[in-house]
Amino acid sequence: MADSVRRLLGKPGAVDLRPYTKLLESIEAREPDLRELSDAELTEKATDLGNADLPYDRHDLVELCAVGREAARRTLDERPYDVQLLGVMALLDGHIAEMATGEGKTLSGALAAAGFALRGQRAHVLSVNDYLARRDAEWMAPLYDMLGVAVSWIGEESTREERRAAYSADVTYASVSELGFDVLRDRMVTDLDERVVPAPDIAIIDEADSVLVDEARVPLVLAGAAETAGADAEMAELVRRLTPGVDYEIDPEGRNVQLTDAGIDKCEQELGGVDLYDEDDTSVLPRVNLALHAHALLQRDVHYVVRDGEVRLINESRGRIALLQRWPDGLQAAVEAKEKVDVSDTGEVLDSLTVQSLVLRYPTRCGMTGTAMAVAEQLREFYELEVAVIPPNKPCIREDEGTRLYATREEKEDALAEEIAEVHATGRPVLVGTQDVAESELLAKRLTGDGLECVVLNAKNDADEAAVIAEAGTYGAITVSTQMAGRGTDIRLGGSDMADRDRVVEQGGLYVMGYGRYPSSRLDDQLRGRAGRQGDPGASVYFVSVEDDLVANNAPETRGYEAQGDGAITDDSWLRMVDHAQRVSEGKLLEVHRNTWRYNKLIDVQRSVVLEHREAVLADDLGDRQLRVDCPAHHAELVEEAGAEETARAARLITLYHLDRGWTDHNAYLAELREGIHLRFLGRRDPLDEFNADAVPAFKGFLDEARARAAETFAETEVDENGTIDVAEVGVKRPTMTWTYMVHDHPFSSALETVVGRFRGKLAGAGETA
Ligand SMILES: Nc1ncnc2c1ncn2[C@@H]1O[C@H](COP(=O)(O)OP(=O)(O)OP(=O)(O)O)[C@@H](O)[C@H]1O
Repeated sequence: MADSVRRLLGKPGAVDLRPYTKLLESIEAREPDLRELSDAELTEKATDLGNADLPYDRHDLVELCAVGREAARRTLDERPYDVQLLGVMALLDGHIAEMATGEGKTLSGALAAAGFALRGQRAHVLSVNDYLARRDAEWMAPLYDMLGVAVSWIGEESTREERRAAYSADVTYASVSELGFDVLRDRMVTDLDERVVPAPDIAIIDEADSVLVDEARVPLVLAGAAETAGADAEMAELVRRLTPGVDYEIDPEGRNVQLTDAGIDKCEQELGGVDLYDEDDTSVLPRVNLALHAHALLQRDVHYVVRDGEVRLINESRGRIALLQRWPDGLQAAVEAKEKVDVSDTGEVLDSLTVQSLVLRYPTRCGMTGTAMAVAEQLREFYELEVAVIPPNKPCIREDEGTRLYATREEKEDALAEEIAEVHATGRPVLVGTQDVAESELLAKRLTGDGLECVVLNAKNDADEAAVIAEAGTYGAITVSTQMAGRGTDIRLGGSDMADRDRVVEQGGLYVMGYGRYPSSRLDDQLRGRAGRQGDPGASVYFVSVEDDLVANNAPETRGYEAQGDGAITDDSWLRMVDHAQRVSEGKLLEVHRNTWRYNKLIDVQRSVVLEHREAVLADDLGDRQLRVDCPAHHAELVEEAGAEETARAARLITLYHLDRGWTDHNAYLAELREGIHLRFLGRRDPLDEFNADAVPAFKGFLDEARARAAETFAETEVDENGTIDVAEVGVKRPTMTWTYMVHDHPFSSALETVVGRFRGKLAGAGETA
């Protein structure tokens, strides 16, 4: 057994790898025999493994890994390392395999997917973007082919037909969002044959922590016919004239903004003497608040960029443009008004699905990532997943230096720029990770000003991004990138062709510098992990200042340090404070996740009631049977005139229409309820209890109501001269499923909390005068 395997067997809290490591010798022992086989014989060996059900017993697991290894060697010219096979076995057992950057997760994932597929389970490999889905499917295709497993992929451009074909393969690669949108569209079909996504079996999630934790809260939305909400230019102008600190105050975390009394007076005056808190006209205050949020809390080039006349959001966890995302409701339009760009179309939300619910549909889920242990608790709590820590193939020799702390941002930047210049002078490649796009642009400008040429990575498309990041290990390269840009791409020392590898190795390999620590240690580790792949030399260091948001917002104390002449703070207790601040920030993120989860849980329960009913209408003619009971005479008449089949078709369409219509309306109600629920803080009641207290009765009778409406509509139907029943005549028009987008996580606790603060003030005032 390799030393590296022995080293990490007993990581506390992680899956015990011993049952897997015990098999490694047997797997290796199969190799000489398998090498003798022809390609066709090897395929046959793989196919033979399909003669039993999951899970694999020890004998078959050995065979699968041995055959998979030999097939990978022949087709990809890569013989899977022992540790990669440990990853395969962990995945087959439904775990998250933690494997460091560059350890070859793609291959482990593919062998596991093939293992599931050979046993008749359809595997969906979920990537973070379309580019990776296609790249990985095409890259692994020869391997799948030799194992007798059909593989396919889906991208944004794929047509419905292509999607259906792709999903019918044994293994399908897709981005989380494309899969989610397909599931949403499938929920609206009126005929079983229109569906594209088969029943879920296995989800293998790449970059699992990013998808399951960072993106879990993001709802994917399917919206109908477009309607344009007007731009609120008036309010955008109004808030532009307000003075921060005088007319409004921002809370220390930058998540909330509140008008002061002076601000209220100013707004009321400028709006021609309105009363913002007029109980008879509550329409103005939310408009002011939305505009104020957009103005004061959302910063251009930090939260969004303006490109080609459009506001494009920046995905915080990936630090790149999130093409498909938008803010909830009016906030998007408010930012567009602020930036004076055209207000984009929105549409009626037909249904939505969080990434978390999407993944939980799969009876078996597993995945791989470089950083899972730090969120092991969340993976267990939300997904019932355990983490298997797979040791690296070659020990990691990257040198991770301690954090360098400075008093001010300026001093931090000076120190970083100086370090970059010094390191660059030796030819050693440098990769700098920034917190946001604005930071990376500012830093790049500064470096260029200092005569240092650098490549800035942000806002490009995934493929370009991958190509650029692949060169970050080139001799003399300086690459400035936001956190996740180019994730999933290998950084080889000496450039993608490794031409200059020796020279770069001599200088110590890739040097990763963080321009500030991230809101979670996991994100720090991801950036560090870009250096030191497969036993390469490398180093990492983080530059932090007391003024950084992470420290300023989360540290208990930010004064009283002793700084040296260049602003450096070397006192240990201050350095520990940075770790502390990061832990506080992690705790807050977890709380947000938990909260969203609780809200969504109830919505999911209600949704599943509707979906189950819908299924019975689609597959089992439930609508027809109900309408036969509810409108017996009319039903009989229609059968007489148009035939039973046509009547059943009309009954199905009408029933589905009212179910879907009802769900869309209920969804809108829940969204509104959830926003408004924060007002209940007034009564110091738990908002979640309040939400449930309203949402549960609101759903009561949902199915009966839909059924009653269907009966009303059905009663009006007529048979036309062609002998068909035109349901459009009675108002049954399917919404166009025009829009798909992801709602960006609400950047603030609630837009309405601002209102709450004000109401509280008013009530207190009222109490005093009473
Ligand atoms: N067994 C192997 N033998 C030789 N090369 C391998 C082997 N497995 C993987 N590789 C190579 O290692 C590189 C990294 O593989 P891969 O991109 O799958 O890593 P990863 O773990 O997904 O990294 P990242 O975290 O950056 O996504 C690729 O160039 C791949 O071809």
